[in-house]
Amino acid sequence: MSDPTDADTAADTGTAADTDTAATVPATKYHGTGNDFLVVDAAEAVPDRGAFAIHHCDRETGVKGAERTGADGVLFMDVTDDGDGSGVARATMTLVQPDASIAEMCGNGARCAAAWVRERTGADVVDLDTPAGVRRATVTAGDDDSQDEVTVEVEMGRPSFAPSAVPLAADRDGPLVEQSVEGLVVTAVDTGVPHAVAFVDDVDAVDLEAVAPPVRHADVFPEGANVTLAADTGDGTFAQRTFERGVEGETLACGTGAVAVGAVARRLGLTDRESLTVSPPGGDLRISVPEDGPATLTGPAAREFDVALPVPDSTTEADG
Ligand SMILES: N[C@H](CCC[C@H](N)C(=O)O)C(=O)O
Repeated sequence: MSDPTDADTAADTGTAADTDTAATVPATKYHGTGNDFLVVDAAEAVPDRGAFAIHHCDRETGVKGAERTGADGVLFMDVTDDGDGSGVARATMTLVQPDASIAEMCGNGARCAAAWVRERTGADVVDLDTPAGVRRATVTAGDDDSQDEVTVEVEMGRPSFAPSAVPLAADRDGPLVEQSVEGLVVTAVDTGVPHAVAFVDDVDAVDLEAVAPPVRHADVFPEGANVTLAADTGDGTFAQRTFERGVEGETLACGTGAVAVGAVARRLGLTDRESLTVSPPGGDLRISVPEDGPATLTGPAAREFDVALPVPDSTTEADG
C-alpha cells in the first residue's frame, strides 16, 4: 500500500509559484536533545515547502552551522495569538520532513517551537495546533542568562494502541502487541505519530539501519511507522534509538518515540512507574504516562543560530 504521507506532502500545501530570483527567508536552527530543526515563520514566502525541506535538511549539502549540516525537518510556525501579555500564546506548528512529508506531531520539535514562540511573544505557555491536535507546551527559563537553552514540558496526548489510531491495516481487528513484523518483535502505538517499539537487551547491539526499513514500510502500517528500539536500564530508566519515518534514518532523539517507549513499557508490564527517564543518544528525556491523563514530555530546547536560507527555485505550476 502506498504511504499516504507521500501524497500529503508539503508541496500540496504551498501556493506554488515560479521564482526567478534567489530570495532568502530568515530561519533559526534549534535542537531538542540533538533532534534538530529549522524554524521558519509560516508567513515567509516559501512556495514549495517540500523542496525547501529537501534542500536545506540534507545532511551532506544542507544548511551549514554550529555542529551538524542539515536538519531533521523544518518547522513552519504561525503565531495565531500572541497572548497580549497574558502569558499564554497560540501557534500552528507544521513539521515538513527531509523527504517532504508532513508529520502529524513532533515532541522534540514542539519544545523547539515553543521556545521560538516564547522569544517572539514573551509567553511561557504555548498552545500548539498540530495535525495530531492541540499540544500545550510550558517553557521554564534555562540556567544561562542567554536563554539559548530552555526547558519545556509538552502535553503529548493519550497514547493509543487502537488499530484505528496507530493506524494499522484494515484487516487487523486488534492491537499489535509483541508481534513479529518483518523479523522484529514490535508493539504498535500512536503517540501523535505511529511508532513500532521493540524491546531488546541492548539497543546498541542492533543494526538499526538494517532492521528498521522493512518494519517502517510494512503493509501492516498503511501510513508507515517510526521504528523505536528500547532497553530497560533499571530504576525507571530506558535506553532508546529511533529510525524515523520521513527522515528515513536514525535521529539523535525522538520525543514521540520516548513517550512510545513509556507507554509500551507499561502495557507490557515492564514498569508500573508513571514517571520515567528515556535516553536516546542525544540526551535524557523525562516522560510521564499516567493511567488517566495525557502523557507529558520534558526536555531541553536549544537555540543554535540564525540563518538566511535561499528559497529553491520552484518549478511547480501554481495550483489551477
Ligand atoms: N522527531 C519527532 C518525531 C517526528 C515523527 C516523524 N518522523 C513521523 O512520524 O513521520 C519527535 O521528536 O517526536
